[in-house]
Formats: sequence, C-alpha cells, structure tokens
Amino acid sequence: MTIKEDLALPVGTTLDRFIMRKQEDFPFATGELSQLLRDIALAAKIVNRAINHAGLTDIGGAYGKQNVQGEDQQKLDVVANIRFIRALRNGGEVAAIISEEEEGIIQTGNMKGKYIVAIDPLDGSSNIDVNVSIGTIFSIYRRTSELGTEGNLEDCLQKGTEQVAAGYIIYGSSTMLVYTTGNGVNGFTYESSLGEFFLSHPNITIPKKGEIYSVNEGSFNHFPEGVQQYIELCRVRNYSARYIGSLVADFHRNLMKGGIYLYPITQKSPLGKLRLLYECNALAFIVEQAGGKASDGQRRILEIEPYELHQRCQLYIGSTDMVEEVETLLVARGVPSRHSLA
Ligand SMILES: O=P(O)(O)OC[C@H]1O[C@](O)(COP(=O)(O)O)[C@@H](O)[C@@H]1O
Ligand SMILES: [Mg+2]
Ligand SMILES: [Mg+2]
Repeated sequence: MTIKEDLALPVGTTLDRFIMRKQEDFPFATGELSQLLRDIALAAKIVNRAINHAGLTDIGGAYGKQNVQGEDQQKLDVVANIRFIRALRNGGEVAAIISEEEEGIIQTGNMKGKYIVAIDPLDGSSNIDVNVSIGTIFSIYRRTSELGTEGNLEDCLQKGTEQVAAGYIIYGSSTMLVYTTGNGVNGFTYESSLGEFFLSHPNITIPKKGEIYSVNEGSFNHFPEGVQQYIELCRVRNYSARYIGSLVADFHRNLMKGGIYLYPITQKSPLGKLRLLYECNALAFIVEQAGGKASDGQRRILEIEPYELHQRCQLYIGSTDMVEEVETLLVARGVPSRHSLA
C-alpha cells in the first residue's frame, strides 16, 4: 500500500470521540456516564479476545457449577462476569451491580459511584463452544440512594423507564457495540488491529414491519394459543423463520432488517425464560429508541415494576406492527396465566 493509499483510508469516529461529542449535548454532564461507557467498552475488548481464543486455550467448555438460575455455567460465563465486574469496580462510577451469574447485589465499594449496572455478561451460553454469535447485555441506572452508602435493593429494582443508558455487545462475524442514552441508537464496530470501536451504524432504526420471526418452535405445543396462531400466520405468509438461540444475535438481526423475537411462557418456563433486569429492559429501551416495540404480551416491558433481581418475563420484541399483532392475538385468545399452562 502506498503512503497516498494509506492516508486515503478514512479513520472513522471512535467510540470515545462519539461519547465526548454526545456529552457536549448535555451542558450539566459531568463525564461519569461517559467514563462508565468507556469502562464497559474496555471490558468488551478483553472478553472479545477471550472468546476469539477460547478454542486455543482451556477457557472453552463447562465450568462445573450452576448459577442462581440453576443453569450450568460455562467457563466463559464466569470469565466475562469477572471481567465486567472488575472493569466497573476499577472505573469507580458504579456503586452496585446485578449480574445473571451472581445471586445477590454485587457491591463495588465505590460509595461515591452514581450508577447501578445490570448485566448479562454472556448471552447465548448454549452457543459458546460452537462458534455461533453470542453477546453481552447491559442496563445503566442512576442510583436513588444517597452517595457515600452502598447500593441497595431499591437502587436495583427500578423500572426500565428509569434507565439512563443501555446496550449490548455482539461477538459475531464482527464485534459490535450498540447502545442508547435515550437519544437514538448507534452501533460501533470493533477494529481489533487498532483496538478501537468505530461508528459504523449511526442512528439505527428498525422497520415498522418485517418478514422474519425468531422463536424456538421446538416449544410450539406449549405456547399460548395466541402465539401459536401468530406463528401459523407467519408460516402462511411465508415469512422467514430465523432462530440463533442467542437473544442478542436474534435481536440484532431483526433490529437491522425488521422482524420479531418471541419468548413466550411455556410449561418449562411458566413465567417466561428471559430476565427483566439484564436482558429485557435493555433491549426494550434500544428497540423503542429505534422506533420498535417491546412487551410481555400485555404490558410495555419498560413499565413492568421489578420485584426481584432475577425475575423473568415473556418477551415479544421488534417491529411495531408485528409486536402489536401478537398482542392483539394474545388478548383475543385470552393471555394465559401460568396456572392455565399447568
Ligand atoms: O434454548 P432456548 O430455550 O431457545 O433459549 C434461548 C434463549 O436463552 C438465552 O440463551 C438466555 O440467555 P443466557 O444465555 O444469557 O442465559 C438467550 O440468549 C436465548 O435467546
Ligand atoms: Mg442472556
Ligand atoms: Mg448469560
């Protein structure tokens, strides 16, 4: 490559620069949230490296313990959990963390930290060792308790409407970080040779309607009638069935192309499988900022009042017209409660 060719190569907007620019939009911003987003990006780079090398090192495979959900932890679940907690603790902006991999509230010791983070360190655990896209999901809240104290349960059980930022990282054919602070959704692609995230997908919006549906059809017989009816409609309309089994990856595809992801209640998961605080709220904030919709079949996900750290809920998320159609069918068929599935 000649010097001229090299110098002609565009250098995009780095995540850092973008965060700084966005901070200027908020005259009273003090930089803590910006720093927190950088801390998350740093941990994402480290976890990305661990994932890429998993096949060459011994951090692939099962860890041999179960998490609070009763799921077998993968070694990478544990590695990602430690890496994000460490980065958030060292960054100093976060008072307390809720993680899928830990039962209780994780105190960071940063008493002056203004923020609370809820995180799914590795999403799509069933796809870890088979080279299929996986992710990380995070929600950020301002604490409600006094500075100088530890984060408490009230800080952690805030409705999704109270999020100040949310995002995910997808470790796929490329590694991307997608986030919102309530002013639109932007995506950044990781350039590992430079160790930087660059703005690659500014102002992401989701089509109002799509032709992709993402659901684990293996549980079809156990789905509520309204969902069964919706899936039959998708088949009749010849929509594309696409299900990776990693929420982040299925969500990301549908965000880009239009579509709907459904995780209803089933016999196996009578309250739904996905977790409100560190899976559903973050993606609901993003999809709404991109012009889409997220509900549990009846309620707006962001309006659901949390009552416990690892509570589960149903999730219907994606293009507005598609989510509304499922809601209509569910209501028409009488949204079943967990008892009617017994
Ligand atoms: O195997 P199922 O029942 O279809 O569930 C798959 C769903 O469960 C999840 O793996 C749950 O997330 P974790 O991997 O973080 O536990 C989602 O990513 C995915 O969409
Ligand atoms: Mg998950
Ligand atoms: Mg997980």
